[in-house]
Amino acid sequence: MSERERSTNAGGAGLTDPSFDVRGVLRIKPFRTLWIALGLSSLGDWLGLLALTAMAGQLASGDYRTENFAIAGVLLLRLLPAVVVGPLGGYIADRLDRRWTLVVGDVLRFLLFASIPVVGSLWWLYVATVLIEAISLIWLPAKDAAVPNLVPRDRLAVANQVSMVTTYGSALPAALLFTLLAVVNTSLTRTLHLFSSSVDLALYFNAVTFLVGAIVVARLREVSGRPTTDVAAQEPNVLRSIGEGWKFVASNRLVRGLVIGVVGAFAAGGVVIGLGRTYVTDLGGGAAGYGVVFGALFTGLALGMGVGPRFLAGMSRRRMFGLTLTAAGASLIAVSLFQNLVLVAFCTVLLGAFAGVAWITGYTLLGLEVEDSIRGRTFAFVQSLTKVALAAVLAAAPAVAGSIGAHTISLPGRVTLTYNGAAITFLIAGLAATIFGIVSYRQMDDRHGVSLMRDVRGVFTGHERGVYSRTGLFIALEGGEGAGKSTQATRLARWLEERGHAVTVTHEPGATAVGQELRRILLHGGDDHHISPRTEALLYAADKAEHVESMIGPTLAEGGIVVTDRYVDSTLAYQGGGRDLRQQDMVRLSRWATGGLRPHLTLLLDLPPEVGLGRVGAKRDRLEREPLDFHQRVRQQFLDLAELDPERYAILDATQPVDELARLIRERVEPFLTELEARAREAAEEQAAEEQAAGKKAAGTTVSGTTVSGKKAADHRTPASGAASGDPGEPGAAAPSEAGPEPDAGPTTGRTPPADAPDEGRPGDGRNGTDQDAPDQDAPDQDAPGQDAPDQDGAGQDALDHNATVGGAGQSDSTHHGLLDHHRARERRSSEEAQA
Ligand SMILES: Nc1ncnc2c1ncn2[C@@H]1O[C@H](COP(=O)(O)OP(=O)(O)OP(=O)(O)O)[C@@H](O)[C@H]1O
Ligand SMILES: Cc1cn([C@H]2C[C@H](O)[C@@H](COP(=O)(O)O)O2)c(=O)[nH]c1=O
Repeated sequence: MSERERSTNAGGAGLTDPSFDVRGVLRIKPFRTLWIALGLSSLGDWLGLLALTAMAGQLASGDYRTENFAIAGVLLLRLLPAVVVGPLGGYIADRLDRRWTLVVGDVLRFLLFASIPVVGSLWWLYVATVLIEAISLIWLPAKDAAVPNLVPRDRLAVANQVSMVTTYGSALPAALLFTLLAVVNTSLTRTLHLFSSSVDLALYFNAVTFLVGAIVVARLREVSGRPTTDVAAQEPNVLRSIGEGWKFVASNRLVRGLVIGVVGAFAAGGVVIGLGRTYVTDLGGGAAGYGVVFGALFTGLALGMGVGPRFLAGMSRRRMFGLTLTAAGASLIAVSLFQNLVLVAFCTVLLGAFAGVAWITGYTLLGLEVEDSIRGRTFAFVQSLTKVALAAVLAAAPAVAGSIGAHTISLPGRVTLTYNGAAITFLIAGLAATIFGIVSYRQMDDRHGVSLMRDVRGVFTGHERGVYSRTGLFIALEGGEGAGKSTQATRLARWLEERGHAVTVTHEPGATAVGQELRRILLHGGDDHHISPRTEALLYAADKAEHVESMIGPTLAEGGIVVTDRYVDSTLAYQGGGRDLRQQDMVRLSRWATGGLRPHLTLLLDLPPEVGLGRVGAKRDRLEREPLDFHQRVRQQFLDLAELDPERYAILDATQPVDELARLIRERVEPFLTELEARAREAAEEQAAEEQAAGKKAAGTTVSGTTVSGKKAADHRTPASGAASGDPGEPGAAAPSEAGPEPDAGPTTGRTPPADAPDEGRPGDGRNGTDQDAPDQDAPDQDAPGQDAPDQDGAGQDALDHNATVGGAGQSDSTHHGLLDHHRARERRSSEEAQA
């Protein structure tokens, strides 16, 4: 990929950061479907609120006071079930099939809404309101808990943003729709005498939105199934299960911090809603002033939810939550102190923005860090607690403000300050939210010893946001010496190939011809061969530039998967951390060299350097010969990078056995494949539809078999043959048969390496008993006995040669470097190392 292409892509459609890619997340079909259902349900909720309050007023049809009580009754009854059904809702959501929970929930809400105008009495309206709310309390946690299973981790934040914007953003269309339906309702009543109340039509329409939602979700097979761990089986009764959920919240520092924070934020928000009108009136603002402050709050919320996480990217999510919450509290204090409407409006925007970021961040953290089996309960717990907090504050705030009354304080110099109850209540709420924020921050901080100022400075001085390929999948393995990167790269690639994906396994430095020269200079120049730290950094950068330009970029552009053993983070850790060159310079240098291209997922194999160096053995290259504290700094730097960005990193304990590590890696990669395969499937479907429309026979469109024609794969950037088969989960959907017969190849694909063999990493280095002349003979792994499968392919070098000619189904030889090249590059690199 040329520099020009890359920059075009970065600014256009080619490269993007998945964390902020709204279109990208909506391209994930299951999420899109769930999002449509959520949109319908949210629209219905707002419309229902407007219609039910209006209808309650009409049905009460007494004096002004009775009507107001009837309306207040609806609002109260909407909050009430949260107290009782909230925890139960989570329990149910965690035990039942999520798809059917959502479908049945929507159908019941359809029936209940439709029944309200039919029955036409206030008591039934109340009963139905409670039932509808109770169902929503099961529906919402089931939906929230399903989302993390539908999108990869790095897209969860943006998925939550989209969901939140839809939930709250549907209020305006609902209000407009309500007005429109009321007008139509009136005219139909006049002409056809169809309805008995002016909101009947709105209620029927609302009912239909739920029915349509049910139909949409019914087709969503991907949310089917219960949570992954069968905790339910071990929980004999409801109360115990709810207790377990609460115990989890209480015992887990992160969730405890989150719950404290979210409840604090809602309580503070409740004060603003409950007393906003009084406060603005006290400032002489009147209705228009109230409108401005109300608008300011929602503008801030939208800004915070929309652009906040992007602006603060690069900061630890856990820190971000506590920090923004504290800032929201401080903004509320400012609102209470500035007795000026313009300043109040400005601080309210800030308040909304910080609260918006905190809300999105908290939700994303819950999705990322709470185990699937109790996620529903945790969401339900948080949701009901926030509702209870909101209800309590809405009820208490006016009473507190009223009991405080107005106060005038005389200050020296004949200055007097007049404070009324609303302002003082705001001040108390602001202080409480600030304290909640600080407590949350302390509970959740995951970067002990790293100053907060350093992180905040990083936000303003520009951190590496990076660009991400929209096609293909880019995975990097990082870690210190001997962590097992080569071993796991090979393992991972074999598994990916078995799933029918075209995989390029590569490494840094030395994957290209130029890179090999650089590798020799960098690592095998001899002891008298001094290289200054800056020169070293530049040489590694040159290797990266060549690697991205000639190998990684083109492979991703073709929709392939790249697995690299080391990438930019190695520069940040070795040259930035180990050599102590300025980290920012290393970031800039690497960004320049790679055009900012970042891996979708980085797997950090973490282990104490002494263990890793022990694995490497006595024959060490120039960097391996560095003292232990150098390697310790490298390790710390890797960990710092990973902790800053938990969605895009997996930190894995590399002291675990090879098999276990490989399993954990597969687990982390799996969601990315789901997305990749869904994209491939859509492309294949589109292609098939186009061909059908053109009246052609779908030649080469294999939908039942294993291939997508090369052209198709290139046109649509479909990564894999098997992926196009319509069944992404089908193991080994690719190619063995397409690739031709495979003598002795065993059950896996033609490109499967002879064995995953950790020693493949350094054939010829003389390490681990590996012989340069016999790269495929797997010496048993001394460090991890029994972990290396014997050469199942049984073909040794033959198998490699065979692989070379087989190629992959649906892949072009020119772009598929594959495991073979990885082996060969390793061999070349080792023989050069041996010569050096
Ligand atoms: N999980 C493991 N447990 C024990 N030994 C392992 C494990 N993984 C790999 N090894 C062994 O450690 C040595 C180094 O493995 P490998 O080459 O995969 O690491 P690496 O991270 O690529 O190393 P380097 O950074 O030096 O390139 C090999 O001898 C391999 O057999
Ligand atoms: C990419 C990259 C690598 N290094 C260092 C890290 C290792 O010591 C060697 C590579 O050796 P390996 O056996 O292939 O792992 O190079 C670095 O310092 N900076 C980098 O950017």
